[in-house]
Amino acid sequence: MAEAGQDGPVLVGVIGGSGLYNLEHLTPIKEVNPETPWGFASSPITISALPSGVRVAFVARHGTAHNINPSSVPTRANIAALKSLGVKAIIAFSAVGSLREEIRPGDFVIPSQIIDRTKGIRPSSFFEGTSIVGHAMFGEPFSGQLVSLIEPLVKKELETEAPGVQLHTDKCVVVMEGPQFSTRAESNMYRAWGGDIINMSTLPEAKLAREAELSYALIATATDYDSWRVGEEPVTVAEVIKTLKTNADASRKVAAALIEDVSNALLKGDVITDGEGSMRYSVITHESSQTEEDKKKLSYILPYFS
Ligand SMILES: CSC[C@H]1O[C@H](OP(=O)(O)O)[C@H](O)[C@@H]1O
Ligand SMILES: Nc1ncnc2[nH]cnc12
Repeated sequence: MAEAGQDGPVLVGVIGGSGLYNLEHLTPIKEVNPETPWGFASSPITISALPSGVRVAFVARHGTAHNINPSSVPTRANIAALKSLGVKAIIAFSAVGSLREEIRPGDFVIPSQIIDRTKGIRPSSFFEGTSIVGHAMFGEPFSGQLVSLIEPLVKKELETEAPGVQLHTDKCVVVMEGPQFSTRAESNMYRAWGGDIINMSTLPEAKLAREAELSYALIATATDYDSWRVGEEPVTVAEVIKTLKTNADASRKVAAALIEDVSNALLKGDVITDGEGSMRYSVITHESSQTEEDKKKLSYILPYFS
């Protein structure tokens, strides 16, 4: 069995969101920037090592200078590039607005459901623009096995490193089109729909991770109360930035605490398997209608087209 050491595989990918532009406390080994059939990732990917030697791939979703707006993130390239490095599980971080009183700025949230308010605007499928039609299962948008593994680890790390910060689980994230924040009416509507937190970036990321058969979990950090609170000012970037640095510091600690266990679980091969194989029977297009060019493109992320 392979060792997750200096020369071992890089099984875990971390996507950093607003405020989390690097994993600077880990030892950088190299930077890579593969060109995928969907272009280049948001930023070169940094491969870093934990003290044990376990390695992790990191990409800054909005670029390291935060110069890519949420609607223009090259998500297909980010996911494809991570997959090309051998990554099997992605832990994504995101700064979110809270739609619930009990989810306070500074708190961590691991959601289990998504409401899509980005539909039709962002490229959201690897099959888009090809001769091949595929339908991924998305009823459970996050990897249940990965979520079950990380929840107790995140809780423990927060208890020791960030006392007072609460972890909320089994919540619903609303993913909206940006870059403007929501109106008060929209914010209240999302609450009525059952949304607990809101951001601009978990889609199409989670959909594309599923299509690429990668296990995907989101660790969200609340920065504000969005726009629904009566008598309070609606959210602004200044408000978000207030908690961003504290959240990013806590996120780095949490990431470091997870990577080793997730890597080892993936190495064992029987702990996180819900990503793999899920797309095997998802293609409905008759093989004779699939062009060689499109099959080659899709073989970058899925073995069934090789
Ligand atoms: C800077 S506030 C809005 C911005 O922050 C979140 O980014 P990310 O999910 O990458 O942490 C949100 O989704 C918006 O893109
Ligand atoms: N209120 C909010 N709406 C959308 N994305 C966010 N990211 C952080 N706060 C947010």
